[in-house]
Amino acid sequence: MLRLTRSSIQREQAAWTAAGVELPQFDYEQVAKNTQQKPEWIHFGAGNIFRGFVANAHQKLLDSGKADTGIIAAETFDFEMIDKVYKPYDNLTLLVLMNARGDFQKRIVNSIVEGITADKSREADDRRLTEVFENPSLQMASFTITEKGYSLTGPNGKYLGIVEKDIEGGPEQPVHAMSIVASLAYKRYLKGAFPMTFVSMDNCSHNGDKLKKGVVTIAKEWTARGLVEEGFVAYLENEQLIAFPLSMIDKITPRPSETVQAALLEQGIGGMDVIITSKNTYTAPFVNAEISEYLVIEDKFTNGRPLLEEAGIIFTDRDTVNNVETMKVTTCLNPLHTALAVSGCLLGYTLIADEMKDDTLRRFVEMIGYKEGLPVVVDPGILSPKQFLDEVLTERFANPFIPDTPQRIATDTSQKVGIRFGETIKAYIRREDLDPAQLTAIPLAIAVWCRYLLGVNDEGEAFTLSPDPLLETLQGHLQGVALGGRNASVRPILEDEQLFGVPLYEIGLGSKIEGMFLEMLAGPGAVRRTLEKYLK
Ligand SMILES: NC(=O)c1ccc[n+]([C@@H]2O[C@H](COP(=O)([O-])OP(=O)(O)OC[C@H]3O[C@@H](n4cnc5c(N)ncnc54)[C@H](O)[C@@H]3O)[C@@H](O)[C@H]2O)c1
Ligand SMILES: O=P(O)(O)OC[C@@H](O)[C@@H](O)[C@H](O)[C@H](O)CO
Repeated sequence: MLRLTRSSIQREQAAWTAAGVELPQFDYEQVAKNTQQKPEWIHFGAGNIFRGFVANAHQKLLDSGKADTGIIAAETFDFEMIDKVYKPYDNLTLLVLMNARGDFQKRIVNSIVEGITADKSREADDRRLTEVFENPSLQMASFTITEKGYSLTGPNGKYLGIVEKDIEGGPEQPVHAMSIVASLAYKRYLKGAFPMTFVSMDNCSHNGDKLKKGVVTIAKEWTARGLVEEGFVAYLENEQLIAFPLSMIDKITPRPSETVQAALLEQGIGGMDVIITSKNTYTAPFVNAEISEYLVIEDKFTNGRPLLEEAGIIFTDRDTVNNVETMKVTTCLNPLHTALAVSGCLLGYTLIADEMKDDTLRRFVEMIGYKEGLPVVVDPGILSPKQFLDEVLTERFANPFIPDTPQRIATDTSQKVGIRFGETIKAYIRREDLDPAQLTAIPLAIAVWCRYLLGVNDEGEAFTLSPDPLLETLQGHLQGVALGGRNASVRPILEDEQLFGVPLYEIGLGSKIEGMFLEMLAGPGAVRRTLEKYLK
């Protein structure tokens, strides 16, 4: 039985190849040594999309001799990932890509040469992080830390408790991702104010701006308390030195699936256990993903960058990235995903591809995409929105071999509704020829999310909601609301402009959503009936 370790891929090359696994082609020892001496790329958020897409792209450069240093993966949040899926497997990942015929393309990704935590109690890790940021060679820090990783404030608009502590404590003992990054940037500033670029690759609208705001806010609070030198904020805001480009990343990378693990075992590859960490990260030595992938990055790097265009990544101007990201995150992919996620959880689905076989749900996402989204989308020029949407609906979501679940996508929905639905609603408000009150499928998706928050499925049975940082607050608003109830109001949720980014009641959507929500509350089967009614 093959086991994923560096010594195995060196000693048992023939067996790995016979098992259909493509092996790395570069001189690992040399690359690791180069990275130790002149680190160029650190990535925060050592999760599945990073390993399955970003690290694989970099491996293509290493394999073809177009890069000579690897990536350093860093965790600010879930240290167990480093301990359980990085260290024991020598930072290797078995990437499993699946096409619509169910064939596996298997590849070992070896471009991550270090896995470290930002845990202050681990001295070696702490020293290494400092050393990396103090080195002029560092070109970029990239991020896939989820949308909530950037938030400094809670639902009341005030700083989160850990952020308050970080602000008072200064750059020495930071805990929140934004404070950790600010503290490392401060070390770089003190060492010589060297240039570098911070690239967010999360699904947030204007992700680079969000990252910049998070880091600069912390820096300003420290400055106000005299905890850092005056010049630090100016350093972060000097665009010749520090850049925060926008990006759009796209590759459906589900949680590792036990079906894939079992298939690997049949192919002679063992030790592939799926791990759920105590922070609820789903991880494994392997990553399963679809083949399609798009990464578009604003070409604004102040200290050089890897030649990732040679690995299919598109570098372009800010407006184009903005348009392509708006197209994907707010219109042609992620809103459809969220609608399928919350309705799938209510209707008992555990696979996105199965939902696409459900006529009502398929109509639901077609209506959000083609009828309500496409009219306001700006064509980014490098990808056709209509073609992109066609591919999403007919090929990508429908691929039965992609083990993607509504439960994964429903995670953190409170952090995403404003971007995934609010942006399109804003476009309807801006356009004189359109009226947001005429929308149907988008308000219906919001109503379904509110109904989802009750934690009772369409058969009337309790189910476990996916994690969400605002779950307690949101469910608090729904206390006393039950299936069969008549006067239940979701108003406190719908009028929270922080959530949706738009005043739903003022634009004629609040009451409409309340009505849909009430219809779905009528009793068992009411969710499906309501969906069918509005999606005829
Ligand atoms: N999986 C996909 O299909 C996909 C596709 C495109 C973009 N993305 C973006 O990447 C993000 C991560 O996806 P993934 O599949 O790697 O998920 P994952 O669960 O495998 O990894 C999540 C990563 O984020 C870190 N994290 C979670 N909460 C954090 C917090 N509060 N502060 C700092 N770090 C935190 C975790 O420790 C982990 O490293 C998504 O939220 C999305 O923005 C994902
Ligand atoms: O990763 P999130 O939480 O922003 O959203 C869940 C999915 O919609 C998302 O991961 C998609 O699979 C991805 O955006 C496809 O590129």
